[in-house]
Amino acid sequence: MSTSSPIKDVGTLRAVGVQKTFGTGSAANTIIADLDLELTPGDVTCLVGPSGVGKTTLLRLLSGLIQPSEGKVFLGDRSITGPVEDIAVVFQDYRGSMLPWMRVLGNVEFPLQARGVGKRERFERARRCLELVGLQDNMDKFPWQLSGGMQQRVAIARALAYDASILLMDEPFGSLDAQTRFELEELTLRLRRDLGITIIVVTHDIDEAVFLGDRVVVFGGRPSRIVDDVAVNLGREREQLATKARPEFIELRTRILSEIKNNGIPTSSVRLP
Ligand SMILES: Nc1ncnc2c1ncn2[C@@H]1O[C@H](COP(=O)(O)OP(=O)(O)OP(=O)(O)O)[C@@H](O)[C@H]1O
Repeated sequence: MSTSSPIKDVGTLRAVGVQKTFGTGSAANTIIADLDLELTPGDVTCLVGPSGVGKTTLLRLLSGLIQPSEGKVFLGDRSITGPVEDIAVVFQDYRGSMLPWMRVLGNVEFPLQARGVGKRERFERARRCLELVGLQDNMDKFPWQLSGGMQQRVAIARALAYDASILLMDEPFGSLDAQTRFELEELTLRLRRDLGITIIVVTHDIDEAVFLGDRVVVFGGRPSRIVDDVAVNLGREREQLATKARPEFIELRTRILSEIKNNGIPTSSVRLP
């Protein structure tokens, strides 16, 4: 049996009474209201809900990229008022996040350089992170020489190079084919196990949410609220075919789908597997 790393706990990431309104006056649009959410360190938490419900907005709030209109986001006792080193973000659009004129190694090193990390440490950290995502033999390639899945691995390596304790992923595998998505889902679980990091994944795909999550939080409505909060008791070691064939997996998947239906969210706007 494989052993897990100790959890890298820098405090619990929490949204407390969070509201987010875009625009002002008659153009004001409240996307999220009165949101309380606590993310257990070391867990993978998946956020699901229909398109436009505010999942990306919530992820940006949790990462400090944008600020709540009301309420606060905390990491432990610290109030998050901007991006922090403990939190890294991976987006769906890996192509847009690569610097095409830089090799893979340079792409992973770049943010470290911007932070003033010395040359030798930069190289060591980037190499280690590329190894973690299985790209140690592709360091000298340019991003455009890699497949979509490999480019997303580079994006994950770059996020890991920050040595963050919390990884926020926004639809990270949404534009990849099924086989590559499965591989990267398994990689995500391995990273959690080997690094002890906390992972939050926004996804449309309910199978992906149940496969990855220790917990699945379902959002719905406008302004959005939590319509269900599901503990996924499938153990930590998961395997695509065997785990998805388990009766507990199928029960959870059905529960989440029916919660979405019961709360008046059109399932047509949720991408089904
Ligand atoms: N900067 C912004 N200014 C104005 N409105 C915004 C802004 N960012 C997001 N919105 C609006 O907030 C709502 C929620 O968007 P968001 O992208 O968070 O939803 P989502 O659940 O992630 O959707 P999807 O699943 O399609 O990615 C949308 O109506 C969007 O137009």
